[in-house]
Amino acid sequence: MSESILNVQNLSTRFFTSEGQVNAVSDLSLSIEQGEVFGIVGESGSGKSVTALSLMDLVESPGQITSGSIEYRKPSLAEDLAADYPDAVDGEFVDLLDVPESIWDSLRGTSFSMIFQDPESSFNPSLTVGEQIAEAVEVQRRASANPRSTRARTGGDMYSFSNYLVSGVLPSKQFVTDDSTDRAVELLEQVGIPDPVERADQYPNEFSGGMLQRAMIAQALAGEPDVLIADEPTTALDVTIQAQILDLLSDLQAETGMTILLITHNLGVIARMCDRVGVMYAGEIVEQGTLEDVFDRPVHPYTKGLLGSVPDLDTMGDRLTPIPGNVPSLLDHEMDDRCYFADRCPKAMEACLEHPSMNEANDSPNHEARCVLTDLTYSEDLALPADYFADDASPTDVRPVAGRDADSQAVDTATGRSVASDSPPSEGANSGETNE
Ligand SMILES: Nc1ncnc2c1ncn2[C@@H]1O[C@H](COP(=O)(O)OP(=O)(O)OP(=O)(O)O)[C@@H](O)[C@H]1O
Ligand code: NI
Repeated sequence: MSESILNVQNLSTRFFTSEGQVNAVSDLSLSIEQGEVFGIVGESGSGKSVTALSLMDLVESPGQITSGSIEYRKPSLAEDLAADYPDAVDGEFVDLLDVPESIWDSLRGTSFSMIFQDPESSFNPSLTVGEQIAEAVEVQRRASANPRSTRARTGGDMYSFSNYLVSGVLPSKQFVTDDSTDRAVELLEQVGIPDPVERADQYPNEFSGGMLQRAMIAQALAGEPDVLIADEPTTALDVTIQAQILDLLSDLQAETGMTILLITHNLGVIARMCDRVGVMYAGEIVEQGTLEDVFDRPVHPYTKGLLGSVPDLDTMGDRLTPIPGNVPSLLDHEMDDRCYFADRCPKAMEACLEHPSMNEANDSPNHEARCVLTDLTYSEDLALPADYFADDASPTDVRPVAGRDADSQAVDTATGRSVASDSPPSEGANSGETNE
């Protein structure tokens, strides 16, 4: 088993809205191994994107990471920061929540990159695609050419304060050189764009959706990131193009050895791409393990529900099976301190009225579920009465929280169908998703 590159512990991200505190991500722990594809799956509004944005330090006001640690393994970074930030460094790991934000932000693009469902948001319409990729290349080059003292000798690190300044403040275009333009063309070629020289001179609106998606991937690769976070990277594309983009990601991973965190609604995408998977519900990971652990031997009734009645990797459809009931409100004052899934769970028992911890599942060391069924066998005697939750704010009362109208469309309150389609849920409220 290889080493982990990212250890997230007890991460919580909240939005402080006029309607109250939204617990978008709660007590989330996961560990991603170097070179693997880790998938996150879950219904709309379960906190997948906010998790991704949290890892990139892209959560915007009124959102805030309120607790936890994000430990990133980068020996040279750890060595360089050990003297100034001893509390943040643990061996080869650096807790990104324990170093100045400027340092964390300088890792964006170089250590961590992100691609989105909607490539338009990553490109400025008034600059050519080539210029924008060249700019990303240049930002990375300048950063690595201005390392902090000790880095000059060991070379190759790009997290200096100057990088922060370059990426945050300086206008585009100014830094594009012949070299970086050549590299941009190489990157376009690497992501399978035909006629890359001509394409580099075109504007984003001259690209098809699939081609722009490739260009966004090229842009994300410009800084040679260790970790690529892909949030629904193929959801907006038609099936053939989806498959091509997934193949591209696999090929690039094989070439570069990068680690991928892949967020998707699509179970087929998870099954095809991921080594391990985490299932999110109501801001928490409720089950995680290897693909086989989670898909072939699920323990949490939510996971089973999503997979449908035939949890079989080979015959499974691409879509999440709709589960009766609605995703819960994540407003703190509307959340009871119980299992958040209990009101929709076919196996809800009295024990579920207490919030479950994450427990080992199936005696398999890396398979965990946040469910009493890890230790308890379901029995009718222990079951909650069928109408137990009937008096709660009925599911149809669940309103989307501020700024997320998309979620109201994502759940059909009349049928209680949760989002299972490939219709792109708009991420407009997360304006942090636009790259600078
Ligand atoms: N800017 C914001 N202000 C307030 N609440 C927000 C904001 N952004 C996200 N949220 C809330 O955080 C929760 C998690 O949202 P998130 O976008 O992470 O869900 P998701 O799992 O990515 O869903 P989808 O599959 O629809 O993309 C939701 O309840 C959402 O309403
Ligand atoms: Ni999302």
